[in-house]
Amino acid sequence: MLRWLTAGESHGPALVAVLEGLPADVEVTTADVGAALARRRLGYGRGARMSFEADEVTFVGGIRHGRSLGGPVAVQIGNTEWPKWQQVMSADPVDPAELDGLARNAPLTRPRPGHADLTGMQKYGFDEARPVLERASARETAARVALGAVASAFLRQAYGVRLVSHTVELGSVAVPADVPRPHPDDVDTLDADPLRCVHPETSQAMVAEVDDAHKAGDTLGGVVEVVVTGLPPGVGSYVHGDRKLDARLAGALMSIQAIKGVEVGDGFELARTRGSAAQDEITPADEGGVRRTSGRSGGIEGGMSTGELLRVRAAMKPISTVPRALRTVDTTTGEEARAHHQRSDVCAVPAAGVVAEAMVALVVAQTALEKFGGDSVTETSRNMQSYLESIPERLAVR
Ligand SMILES: Cc1cc2nc3c(=O)[nH]c(=O)nc-3n(C[C@H](O)[C@H](O)[C@H](O)COP(=O)(O)O)c2cc1C
Ligand SMILES: C=C(O[C@@H]1CC(C(=O)O)=C[C@@H](OP(=O)(O)O)[C@H]1O)C(=O)O
Repeated sequence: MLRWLTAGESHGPALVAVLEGLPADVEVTTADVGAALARRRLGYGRGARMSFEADEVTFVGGIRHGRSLGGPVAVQIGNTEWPKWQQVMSADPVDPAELDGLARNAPLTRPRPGHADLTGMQKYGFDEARPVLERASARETAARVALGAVASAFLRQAYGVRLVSHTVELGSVAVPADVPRPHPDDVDTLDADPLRCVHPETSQAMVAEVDDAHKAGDTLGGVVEVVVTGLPPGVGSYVHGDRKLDARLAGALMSIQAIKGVEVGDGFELARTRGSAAQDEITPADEGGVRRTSGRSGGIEGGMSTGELLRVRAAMKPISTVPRALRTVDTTTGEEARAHHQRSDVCAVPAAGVVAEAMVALVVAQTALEKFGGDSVTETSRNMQSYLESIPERLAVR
């Protein structure tokens, strides 16, 4: 089973991530992971930290000469800000004299609404929010993206499966429904757009929306979509909830910081549609086999991939740390106060798209490996081919 885990704090020395269960012979390099991490830093509206911090990638296990070995893949992403935080975030006890008067070490006793701060303090028994926010921070998504890059390389090489994400809504601005969605081949064009939006006119309106929110001392959320091509039918299962591909995708997307809603295919819109217009009818394909007449289901029926384009969306709430600071309570006095604010992104929706793409890659790789098995890229690829060949010609998806 493909499993993953991350560790590390936002201002600690490094993040680490482990991917266990990856077959051997996946071609992947430090540069591939670095490129994925660079994509996560993109996007109009991100805060200052994106410009002064770099992601330093090192594989510390599981890869040799650019190929996976079959053992756990471990990757480390150094925080270049670490020298400034060495005392405050030291793993070993620090002489109190070294911390004395350090502004960075001032107790955070004005918990920020919309963050884990207050409930984290209650739950873990902390008297300030630093120990909470260090782990709750979306800095952790760098570790997910690193593993997602490995999972994407595996999916492409083993099964010919490819992914791309894009921004479909930002604040009140949305890509019109009739604009064709991007293909994974379009990734460079998308990444070059300030909002990772497929439609230049909409992108311009999104830039204006970010500028507007920035001027008003406010923040924005939005909606991202992940598109997956080439996934064969039958990945996932209808037999039990925890084997359903859509359930796994929803859980993985919802686990991203600030994601508040997930849609598969036309999602919530389907609930407003009559049944006769909400399904994807099945017709014989001219070249033999079958075809669906539309893609409303997002390529998943009964918890399984249908072999059509897979499509999921995730809604991100506006950035919680609002520059025009929100009301809170000072936890030392119980008195009304304004929430702690150092700096923040106006909007991180384009970055959230890259994180969503990584989570979808991990879940699809995990679920596909359950179906096809195998300890090497060649073996799992052969297993998939043999399964596809076993599907009768008249039932093959065209
Ligand atoms: C890529 C990304 C960047 C983020 N950047 C910030 C930020 O700069 N400031 C902030 O307050 N929240 C930021 N967030 C959101 C917080 O991490 C999130 O709102 C917080 O963890 C609470 O969300 P939750 O209730 O969904 O867990 C970011 C989220 C993502 C996915
Ligand atoms: C560091 C990253 O994002 C951070 C996510 C984040 C949050 O609260 O989630 C808050 C900000 O960090 P800080 O509080 O140090 O300014 C972002 O910069 C990153 O994405 O690499």
